Order: sequence, then structure tokens, then C-alpha cells
Amino acid sequence: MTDAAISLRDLSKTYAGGKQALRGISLDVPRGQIFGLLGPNGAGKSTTINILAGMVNKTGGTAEIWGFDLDRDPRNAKASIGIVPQEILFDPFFTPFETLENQAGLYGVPKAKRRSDALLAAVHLTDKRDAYARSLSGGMKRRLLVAKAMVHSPPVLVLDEPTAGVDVELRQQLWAYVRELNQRGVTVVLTTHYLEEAEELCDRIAIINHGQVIANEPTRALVGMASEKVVEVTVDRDLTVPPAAPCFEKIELKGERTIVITYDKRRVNAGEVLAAVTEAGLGIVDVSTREADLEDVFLNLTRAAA
Ligand SMILES: Nc1ncnc2c1ncn2[C@@H]1O[C@H](COP(=O)(O)OP(=O)(O)OP(=O)(O)O)[C@@H](O)[C@H]1O
Repeated sequence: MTDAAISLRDLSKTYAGGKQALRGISLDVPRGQIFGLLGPNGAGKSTTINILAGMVNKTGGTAEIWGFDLDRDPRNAKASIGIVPQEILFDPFFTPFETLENQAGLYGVPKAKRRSDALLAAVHLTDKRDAYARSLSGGMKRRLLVAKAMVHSPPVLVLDEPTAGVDVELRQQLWAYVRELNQRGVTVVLTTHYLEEAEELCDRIAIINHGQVIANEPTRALVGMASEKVVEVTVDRDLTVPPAAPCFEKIELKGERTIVITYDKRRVNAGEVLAAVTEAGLGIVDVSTREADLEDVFLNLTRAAA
């Protein structure tokens, strides 16, 4: 037993048709964090989450949720986790309030301890309390799903691609709520394709590729792993062909006077890159640099492991 919120050891899954979706996933989600699970399509994120949700049976390894082993103590393991699935599935004839009450009933939450109205308020659905679920917008349904996953007050909340297809404003609202829950002590695990969001929101990120963990680091350390940097230089004359230099990994023209240079910060520094521009006979009018972001790291890691 560990004191991690979720602890996976050598978790594997081979589907009935022979597809090996997970090839021995081992990772710990520290308690109290927002943990990101990233990976390209088909990497095994949903399979991992579905195993935790009890919807898919693992074929090897162990999983613990809040210290409870999924095989030996499934009831406590299940009570410790709330899952917001990727797909929106509701009974269209129940209202949001009834949906939450029914779910609380399924989890055996006594009436006196139910918090349906508070949950509806938290996800800004109080004014839809008694509307039919089928009349809710996609975004409202997604918020209701989050509330539904929290009816039994689990210490761990897992969100599978919660903001896919959700507009920017709503995404911000959802993230604000996730942050609020986290501040109140809920450990959050999320899968997302929005790297920027993972970077902004997550304390720690694991990257899965072809059913294996290829990185598992604090977000800052992961972003620091990027070796490429980009510098944008505006020069003093129009160009039709960008200059070349051995220290440039890549160079592109953006408009007539701006060149975008990618360089490897392990090999050269920005001074050398700018000196190469000057040596090409160009005057420098303006410079801006961009730190490599998670996307660069992600592409490098998944490409290297392809
Ligand atoms: N029920 C199933 N039967 C057979 N193969 C499956 C099943 N579910 C998933 N797979 C396969 O297992 C692999 C992992 O899929 P999974 O859905 O876990 O990936 P993912 O990382 O969640 O991707 P996505 O972001 O596209 O949902 C994929 O190759 C997928 O085709």
C-alpha cells in the first residue's frame, strides 16, 4: 500500500482481439496534485482510465486508488474515485437535480448527506435544476457530468478529455472549478489533447505512447527538457531567401523582414545565433525569443519513441 492517490504497477491490457493497449504502465499520482495524462490518439489513456473506473478489466499488473487495491478492495477503491467520462451519457428524461440524486443513490449516499444543490451551484447549473437533461447544451451536460462524478465526495477526480469540443469560455469555467476542487484537497487526474492547458493546469505530467510511460515529470522539469528554442528576428531589409548558418536547426521567412530561427540550446546560445544573422550582412531591428513549450517536448518524445 502506498500513500499515492493512484498507484499503478506494470499495468497491462490486451483486448480480446489481441490488441496490446497497455504494455506495463507504472506510475504514482501524488495526493493533492493536478496530474496530466497525455499521449497521442490510441496511446492508452482511455484504457487506463476505464480500468480505474472498473469498466475495463486489466490483464496484468496492479492498481491502487487511495491505497485500496482494485482487486482486493474494489468497493473502497471505487468509492475513492469519481470519473468524468469522455462520452456524454444521460437519461434525457431526468432533470439535472434528479440525475445527481439518482447517482448519489447508486453510491449509497444517505439523503441527509446529499449535496445536489451545492454541486449544481458549483457548476453553474442552478437555473437548470429542474430542466430536462436533453434540453441542456453540450457544455452544460459536460458540467453536469463533473457534478455527477463528485456526488460521493471522492478524494480523486478523473476527467477524460473534459474540454474536447467545449468553447473557450466554458473551458475556463471548467478549469476554474477543477482548480477550486483541487484547492479543497481533491486530487485531479486529467487527460487532454490541449497541451497548453496541461502546462497551465497540471503540477505533474506523464506522457504515454504505445501503451508505455515515456515521461513522468513535474511540469516545469518536463518543459525544461525541450532542447529547441526559437528566436524571431526582424531585419533591416526585405528578403526573398532566408540566410543560412550551421547553428540554425531550421529557418523560415515570416513576411519579408522577419526570420524565425530554431536552434538547439544545448549546442549554441542566442548570441551566436544573432551573430550569424549579422555575419550574413543583415542589420537586426528587433528580436523576440520563445521558450520551447510542452508541445515541442511532446513531439520530440513521441517522435523518438515512434
Ligand atoms: N474495446 C477495445 N477493443 C480492442 N481494442 C481497443 C478497444 N479499446 C481501445 N482499443 C485499442 O487500444 C489502443 C489504446 O486505446 P485508448 O482508447 O486507450 O487510447 P487513448 O490514448 O485513450 O486514445 P484517444 O485519445 O484516441 O481516446 C488503441 O489502439 C485502440 O484502438
